[in-house]
Amino acid sequence: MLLRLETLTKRYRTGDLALTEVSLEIPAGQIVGLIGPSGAGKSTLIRCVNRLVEPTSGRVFLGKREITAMRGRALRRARRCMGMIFQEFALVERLSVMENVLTGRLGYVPFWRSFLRRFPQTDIDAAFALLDRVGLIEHADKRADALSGGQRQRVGIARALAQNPDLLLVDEPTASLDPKTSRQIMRLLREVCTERGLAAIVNIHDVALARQFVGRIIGLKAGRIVYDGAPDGLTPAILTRIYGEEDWGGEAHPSGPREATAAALTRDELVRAL
Ligand SMILES: Nc1ncnc2c1ncn2[C@@H]1O[C@H](COP(=O)(O)OP(=O)(O)OP(=O)(O)O)[C@@H](O)[C@H]1O
Repeated sequence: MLLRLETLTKRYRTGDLALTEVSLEIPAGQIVGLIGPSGAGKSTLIRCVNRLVEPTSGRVFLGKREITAMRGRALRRARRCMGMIFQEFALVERLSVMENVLTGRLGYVPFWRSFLRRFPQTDIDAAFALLDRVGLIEHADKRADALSGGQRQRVGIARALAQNPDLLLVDEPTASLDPKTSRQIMRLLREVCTERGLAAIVNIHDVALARQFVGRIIGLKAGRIVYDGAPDGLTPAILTRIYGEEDWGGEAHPSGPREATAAALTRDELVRAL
């Protein structure tokens, strides 16, 4: 098993219980879509895996290594094996596309080299190959802020792959993209995972998109897993269990900005869209 979560619980200092005893296993090469209403705990779960968020209790294993038992250098080394891709791309705007991809290698190069941004030739060659793979080779020297949203997300994907990860942690990769670009990005993610045998957890608001591109769906509600199975098993009854009868904004963020994409659809509209 590539990734194993054992009774993972997260309570924030504010008292919010974001995850309650979540256990799951993901084999190498599997792409999992994580769905659920706003505040269900999707981002928290993804961030507990690489300990950007510190779990309150429970354990995380990557292969045989226990991530939750690591500190310092061992943790940094383990994090290299987990590439993150973010909703807002999180690129360094003033750097070139190529330099952004190379930042994926920072966990590997000595500090002085990263400070001077001097990377080994093998890293540079690999970064060119990745830019070619994601269709951006002719944009290598452009500044990141000169690209479109879809192109920026491709840089985000290339950067994560530059780490040579075993697992991708993907947080709402298409939240700020139009439907066609969203499909292209999901297709690219699926292709690169297949080519490299990578597993991925993709936190995704758009259930129809998830069904189209992932092999397994985990539904979270109020910090607990309420569905884990094939996309085809997401019946209207199960969607109601995940999202509730009301519109699927959820009570957790009554007016939070993050629910904008989700709250626009009611459950009935969602069921019709599938
Ligand atoms: N840094 C934090 N401090 C305190 N509470 C937090 C923090 N981050 C998240 N929470 C709370 O934890 C719960 C789960 O939030 P999380 O962001 O993981 O959900 P989500 O499913 O990713 O939601 P969304 O789809 O809106 O991003 C919510 O009640 C949220 O308010």
